[in-house]
Amino acid sequence: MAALCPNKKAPKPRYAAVRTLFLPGTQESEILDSAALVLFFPGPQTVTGEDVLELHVHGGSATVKAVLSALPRCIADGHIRYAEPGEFTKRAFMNDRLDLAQVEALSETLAAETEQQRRAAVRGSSGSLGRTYEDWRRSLLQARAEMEALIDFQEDQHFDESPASLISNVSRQVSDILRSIELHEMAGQRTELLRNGIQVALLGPPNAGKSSLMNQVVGREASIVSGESGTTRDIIEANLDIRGYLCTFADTAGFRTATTSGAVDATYPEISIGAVEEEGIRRARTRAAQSDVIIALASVEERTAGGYEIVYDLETLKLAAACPQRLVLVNKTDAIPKGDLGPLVREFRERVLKRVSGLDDIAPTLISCKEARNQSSDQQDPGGVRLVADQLVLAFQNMTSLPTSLQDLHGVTERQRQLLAQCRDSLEEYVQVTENVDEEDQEAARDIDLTMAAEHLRYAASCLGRITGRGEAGDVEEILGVIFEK
Ligand SMILES: Nc1nc2c(ncn2[C@@H]2O[C@H](COP(=O)(O)OP(=O)(O)OP(=O)(O)O)[C@@H](O)[C@H]2O)c(=O)[nH]1
Repeated sequence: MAALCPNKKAPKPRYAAVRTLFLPGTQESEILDSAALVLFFPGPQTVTGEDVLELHVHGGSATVKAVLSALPRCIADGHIRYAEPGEFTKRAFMNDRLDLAQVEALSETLAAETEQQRRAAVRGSSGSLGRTYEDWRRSLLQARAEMEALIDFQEDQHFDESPASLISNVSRQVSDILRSIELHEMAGQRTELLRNGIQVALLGPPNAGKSSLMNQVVGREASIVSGESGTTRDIIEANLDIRGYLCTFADTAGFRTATTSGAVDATYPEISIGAVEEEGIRRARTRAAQSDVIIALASVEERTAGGYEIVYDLETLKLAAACPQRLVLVNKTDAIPKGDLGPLVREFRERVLKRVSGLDDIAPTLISCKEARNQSSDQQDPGGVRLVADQLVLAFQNMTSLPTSLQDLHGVTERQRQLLAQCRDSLEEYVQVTENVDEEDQEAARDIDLTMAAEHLRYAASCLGRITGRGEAGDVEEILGVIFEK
């Protein structure tokens, strides 16, 4: 600082001061910026734990470049360099200002594309997850140390805790941690849906209006987050942001087992389909099986012989029934006189939906992609597309929400979840080794393989250490590589 503004006193820590910056070594003859704002933050109470000097200079790139190139002249050996990507965060971690769970939360915050992803990421930044894992780790290490002491001094008369009581105390702690880990893993799975996107499959017979619905949802209720990608000729995917939820919408090939509401018991006509179409349907089935939400679409069609029918596909309805979150929609409600729609939909419920186990009490949502397309956007809910979005958001909330008391668990990342699973495995093995011991049962306690039990505790603690980065030295280097390379 003294080199840049030689005849001025250093700014008061944490206060902004206006200073003229000079090119060092020019006896104040060459001005770099005539009114820069300078702020000095002395360590260790800074973001990195080290001293930080902030220079706020005027915004032209020439000024910025001049100041940056003047910096090497400020120190004797002239050695100065730009920070590596993520280096400030890494230093914050090294200086104990952040734990690894917070570092990961920061990386999730930077990567967040939707509101729900941002909220989940912010939850992880409080440091409470890291503190919880560190508490668990310490108590497991303590338990392990006591167990090892027991191995070494078991024969010592002065050892004041009996093996049975030590083992049952530790087992109680282990059961508490196991119960909490289950909650954390569940929360991690839910948060993964927010991060990676909820998979939504649109299924139905050909021509039901699947592509039209997808276009309407994108046009009215969602924005495309990243470009549409055709994964195959038959499944078109788009990553959508629907009210803050990232979801991947998959428009699939139409299933050819279409029938009508009047013919639920009919055997399907043998339809010859080409190999490409067959492959499309096979992929649509696979996609349905992997989806978190299924939308089964049917449509109102005019009969050639006169009158109207609802064309649906039984297989897609059954696939929807098997999925915990599903919507059944009837499209093209504009195609039928208003008075005829009610009876037709009632017949569809009675003769079709009530016979598909899982859909028996479902009322289909009536939509018209045509009305949604044609009507002006100031109408309340043209064609019912907003209602579909409402129902989807409700399904998304069901799949991802956590009770208020567990909100911080939204910060559990996939890496942490995997380590928690490993920790759980070890603790379960500990439980197996020690399961027959209760406080009074000295006999059973003597038969326990204490070395094995202690080893399971050590491994469980090391998994937790890998989460916070406070584990064994070799581990930490490896973890830092994984996290900071992002
Ligand atoms: N009257 C009416 N026609 C519609 C509606 N929605 C879609 N259509 C028409 O139905 C036809 C099929 O629509 P698509 O959206 O291509 O149907 P799809 O289910 O994607 O068809 P496939 O890709 O063959 O499986 C098109 O001619 C649409 O214009 C609607 O709400 N009302």
